[in-house]
Amino acid sequence: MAERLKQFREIGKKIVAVCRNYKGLTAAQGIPNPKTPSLFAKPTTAYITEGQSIRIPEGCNLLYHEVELGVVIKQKCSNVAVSDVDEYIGGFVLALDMTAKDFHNEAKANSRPWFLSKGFDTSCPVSDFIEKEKNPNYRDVRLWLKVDGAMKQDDSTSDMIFSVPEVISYISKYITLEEGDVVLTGTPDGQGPVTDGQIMEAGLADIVSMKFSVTK
Ligand SMILES: CC(=O)CC(=O)C(=O)O
Ligand SMILES: [Mg+2]
Repeated sequence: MAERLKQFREIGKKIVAVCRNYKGLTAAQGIPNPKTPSLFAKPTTAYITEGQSIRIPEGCNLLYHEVELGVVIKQKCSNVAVSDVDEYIGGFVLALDMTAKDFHNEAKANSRPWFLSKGFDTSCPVSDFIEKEKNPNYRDVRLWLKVDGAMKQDDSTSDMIFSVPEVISYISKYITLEEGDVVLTGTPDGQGPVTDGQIMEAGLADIVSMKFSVTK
């Protein structure tokens, strides 16, 4: 099973993402915590892996980094109870939810969908598949991201508003999750800009780290 899930980028059909899921982030932004998880999707064509670069999309002048814990779904499921979610977690990835923030701001200001701002090619850099057993404390694991060596995001998944099981249970009430799908669980406070030529390094405790460069 884990062998097949290592191919999550090929076998998974979708990336479902949660936004504003960290207490530190909502506090910093001065907004109330959401009552239910806020969801959006990214296409799987957004995936890249180490060795490939994040390309700033044409017309974007404000690209933001967001480091996130991704959960790889083990098997098809819907209407999963919070207490049963563990059975459907196949493993994890460390991910960046790259965001064309100016596209995003403009779409929001005009009440238009913001798919492009989150879904452009290269907007989802990911680590290799992380075996479930290698991340047993996923409810309280450190996530960090540096830009050109300076720490920008550094928090624990324990700061999530909705825990991983709560997020997956909620999504599965409305959207069938399938083998290899990835759930991005939101970014901690500290998201911010990156520009052409900068290098980001991100890590999940001492489990995995990865580096990505940004290019025009
Ligand atoms: C709208 C956002 O960029 C928020 C987001 O994706 C998050 O992780 O929070
Ligand atoms: Mg995000």
